[in-house]
Amino acid sequence: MTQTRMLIEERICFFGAGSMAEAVARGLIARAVISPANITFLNRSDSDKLENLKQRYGTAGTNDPAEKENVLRTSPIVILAMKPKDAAEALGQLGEWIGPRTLIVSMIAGLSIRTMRSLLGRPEQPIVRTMPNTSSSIGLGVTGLSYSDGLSEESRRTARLLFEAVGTVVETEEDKIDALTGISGSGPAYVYYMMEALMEAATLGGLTREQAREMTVQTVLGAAQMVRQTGEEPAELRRKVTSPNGATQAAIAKLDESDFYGAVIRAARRCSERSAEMGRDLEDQLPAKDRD
Ligand SMILES: NC(=O)C1=CN([C@@H]2O[C@H](COP(=O)(O)OP(=O)(O)OC[C@H]3O[C@@H](n4cnc5c(N)ncnc54)[C@H](OP(=O)(O)O)[C@@H]3O)[C@@H](O)[C@H]2O)C=CC1
Ligand SMILES: O=C(O)[C@@H]1CCC=N1
Repeated sequence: MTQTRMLIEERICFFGAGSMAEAVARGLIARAVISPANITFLNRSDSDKLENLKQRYGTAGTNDPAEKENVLRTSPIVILAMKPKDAAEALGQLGEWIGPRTLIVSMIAGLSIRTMRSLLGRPEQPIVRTMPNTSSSIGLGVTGLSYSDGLSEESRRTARLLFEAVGTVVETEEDKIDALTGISGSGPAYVYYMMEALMEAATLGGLTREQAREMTVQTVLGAAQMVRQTGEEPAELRRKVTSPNGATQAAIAKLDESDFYGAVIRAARRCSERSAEMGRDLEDQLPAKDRD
């Protein structure tokens, strides 16, 4: 039997096996970027989750400390996918096991490349800092990528392949990643919040839950596609919905009473700040000499 050649032939491991790790792995497998046999999930204790991933995707997984160490020592690519609060301890251990050429790809909000290198105790480690979002699980994610100094073109290509498999990619300087987190990293949650409110309004207006859901989904989908396909600005498309002195204008006036526009901007900004705060909390765990 001939083997299909994959875009990435190296083994990768997800250090953390939660929702973001699964979202990205699912996309990689669906797009045949990497064989499931080359993917290993590592977590702390949730054996059921590892078994579930194995059943659904055919991936390997372990939470046994000795096996985890072995996987981390031998994986050329390690994707960090634990929560920020768990990162300091995990990176401290990881630094003892990886080699100088192991490519570290972090999905951890707030954690800077500089802090990662210090936590690893490896000031030259090749690192890609990313900020994906959960829509990656259906191939419609958007991921911000920034690279450690001097990262090879081969490693950059690997990072692009990993995340282009699950959506679009935005390469940017590291100092923009917190801002990007406030837009695309957390953005799906703001859209879902708006959808929750629209669905509630629909049921209050007498529509069934099913009708409310379908109308809301199709409205959001249609509006996003209109922006993409027409190339028109959202403000111009909004103007076309808004008849003078009509119903939409009355609705927008209500949103303006609550400063909806300003609230969204403040929310995105606060998200970025919180991301940076989480990064500083991690930096504070470093010895004083390694802090900024
Ligand atoms: N959710 C989102 O929308 C996004 C999340 N992110 C980032 O992705 C990261 C993961 O988030 P998410 O997937 O939601 O988190 P989850 O809580 O779903 O998953 C975290 C995983 O990390 C594992 N873990 C924690 N500590 C260790 C350790 N020492 N060794 C091995 N595994 C460990 C947990 O294992 P166990 O269950 O066994 O304890 C669990 O599998 C975060 O840093 C977040 O900032 C980035 C973009 C978007
Ligand atoms: O809420 C969080 O911290 C992460 C970062 C982006 C989305 N979820």
